[in-house]
Amino acid sequence: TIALQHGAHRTGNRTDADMARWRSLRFGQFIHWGLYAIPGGEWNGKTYNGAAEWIRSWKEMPHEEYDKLYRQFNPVNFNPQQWAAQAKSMGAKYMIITTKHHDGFCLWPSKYSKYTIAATPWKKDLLGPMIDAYNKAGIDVHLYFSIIDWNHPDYRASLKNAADSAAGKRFQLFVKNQLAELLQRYPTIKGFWFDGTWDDSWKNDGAFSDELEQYLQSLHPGLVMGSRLRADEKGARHFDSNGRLMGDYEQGWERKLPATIEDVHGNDWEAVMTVPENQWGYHAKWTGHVKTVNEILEMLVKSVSLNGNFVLNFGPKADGTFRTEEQQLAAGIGQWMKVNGEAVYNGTYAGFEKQDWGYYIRKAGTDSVYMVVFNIPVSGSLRVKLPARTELTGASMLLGNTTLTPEWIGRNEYFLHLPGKTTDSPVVILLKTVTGE
Ligand SMILES: C#C[C@@H]1N[C@@H](C)[C@@H](O)[C@H]1O
Repeated sequence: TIALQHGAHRTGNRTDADMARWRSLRFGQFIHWGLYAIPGGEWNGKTYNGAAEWIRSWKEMPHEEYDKLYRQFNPVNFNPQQWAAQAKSMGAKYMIITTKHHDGFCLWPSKYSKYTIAATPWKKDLLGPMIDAYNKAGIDVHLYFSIIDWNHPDYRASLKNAADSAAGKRFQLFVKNQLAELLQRYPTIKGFWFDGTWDDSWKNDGAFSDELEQYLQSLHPGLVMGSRLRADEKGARHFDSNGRLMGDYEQGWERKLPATIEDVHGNDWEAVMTVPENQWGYHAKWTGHVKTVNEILEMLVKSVSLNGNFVLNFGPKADGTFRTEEQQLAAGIGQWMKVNGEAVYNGTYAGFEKQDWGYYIRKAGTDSVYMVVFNIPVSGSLRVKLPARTELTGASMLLGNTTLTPEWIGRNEYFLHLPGKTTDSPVVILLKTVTGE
């Protein structure tokens, strides 16, 4: 192995209570909200086909025009209690809010920047009321923070000369101050979700990102921070130059999921997912495929079955309301979670051989294993193959608490016969197993 000062400082997952809590929650809500919701992917009658929150980088959008948008940001319909109630009914147990995206606009009245909510017609802090409302609804809050800051005069993508290096140092202090300010203002938050750490200026200063992570942990012990913050001293990101994960969980699963348990290498991990193919901030015209409730449920269940968390993104409008599609998704997901959420919360990899009909999930630390069925075979018979010395002693569908009588096939294999061969929602079956000595 390579001797590293600023690589991973831990092998294996964190075992403390704060990380166990994060792991148990399994289902989160991402919220991308900021000035980009005002144009909503459109400008001067033209449609920006990129991600709406990147519209400032579009050649048709003059930077000075974008940078004036704050003068009209006035979310008069913002109702954090409604936001939290929607998330609660959807079954989300944590929420990640963009405090500042790449454009540098701060949703809180930071004393280190003029480019904040304080300069808008709204004037008031948006983060505090949001965090309070979500916490009151029993939902943890994590803060998204972009290191890239297109608005800050000292931000440099790369450091080419002494002037750049001096600016870079000032910018690093600015980042450190803003993060300490967020922890001081919002002491109940549980973690940071860093983004925008791919530029050379950040990648080439692994020491700073390492020291920053330790500084934040010293201010707020137990903080959960993913692998995207860090670089090691050789510029390796997420995994250090010895292939060891930095940070508390693998944070690279953006709009994609691991295929098998081998893909996650035993690490904690989290996937973040958009509803359209690639829109995080509000875009007036969603084009292409928009994911359905059942597609999202399968991503959530697959993530949990592979020991990961799943976070679904919402992009509120500039006025503070959610678009109809997102409201309908939240309601549909919530309807299923109300009956079947016990298979998701505290869910872990069951250690059973994957079957075509769907996914196994083991409730952490118990013998309870759930089958979440997405593909009912034509035969209607679900094959359940158990590990050696494990016996199936019972099974019941959560919906209606219907008992299923396992048909023993031989060795550790059984069939479970579903009463019907069609359903428009995933079917969850709780297995009772006993593992012999
Ligand atoms: C690229 C990129 C960013 N990372 C996602 C989480 C969104 O914030 C997107 O703008």
